[in-house]
Amino acid sequence: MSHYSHAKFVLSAPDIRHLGADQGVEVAFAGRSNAGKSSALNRITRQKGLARTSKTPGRTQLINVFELDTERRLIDLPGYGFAQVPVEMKKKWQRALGEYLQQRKSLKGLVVLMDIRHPFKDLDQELIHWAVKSNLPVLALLTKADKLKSGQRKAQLLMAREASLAFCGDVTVHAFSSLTGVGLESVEQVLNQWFGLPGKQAPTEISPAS
Ligand SMILES: Nc1nc2c(ncn2[C@@H]2O[C@H](COP(=O)(O)OP(=O)(O)OP(=O)(O)O)[C@@H](O)[C@H]2O)c(=O)[nH]1
Ligand SMILES: [Mg+2]
Repeated sequence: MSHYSHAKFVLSAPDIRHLGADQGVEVAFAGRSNAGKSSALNRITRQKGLARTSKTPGRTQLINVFELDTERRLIDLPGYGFAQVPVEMKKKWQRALGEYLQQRKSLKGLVVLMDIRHPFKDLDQELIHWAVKSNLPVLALLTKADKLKSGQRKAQLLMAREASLAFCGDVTVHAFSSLTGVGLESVEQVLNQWFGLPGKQAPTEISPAS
């Protein structure tokens, strides 16, 4: 049974002043527009319509809060780096995003989602550098892994893991597909650790007879 399948939508906030109390543990999903943040949340929670997804970049314009229980929340953040959005709107989102990331005390882990075909773009790197500086663990999730053949996927993953060393921080890299579920178990293991939830039970060892 997954810890995440009971997630419930709580609220959408234009900025941190409209979020609930800053207590418990939050894990936020960040990344460029269209990287697959909302799709990943839906896959992890096994709820197809929980977070709204779209072919049009810039779908998620608010901070969306999903609750696992009273002490644990998943956060779907607005995407960054979408050129076609009017400047004023872009500024508003970036401000909301920056404030959330810098001021939210309950934020205990950051999932940075990047298309596996072009990971670690400038804004992704900036975000990860900032997280490392703030001692926030990062899960770099290479999304849409189903778009690559197995060989290419492994090569991209290796390349990204190598690149992640440059951040000199707690940065874990996994490949993921919302479509096929590739990487889901690895993501859950990281989330369980951040949320302080029990992981998969290790098989019971039978002690040798003495
Ligand atoms: N093939 C494939 N397509 C995906 C995957 N994940 C997301 N997509 C598609 O990518 C597009 C964007 O997905 P979203 O989940 O809405 O992306 P987002 O990062 O939440 O985007 P914003 O809210 O605009 O920031 C949609 O058309 C999804 O169907 C995946 O794992 N595989
Ligand atoms: Mg979204």
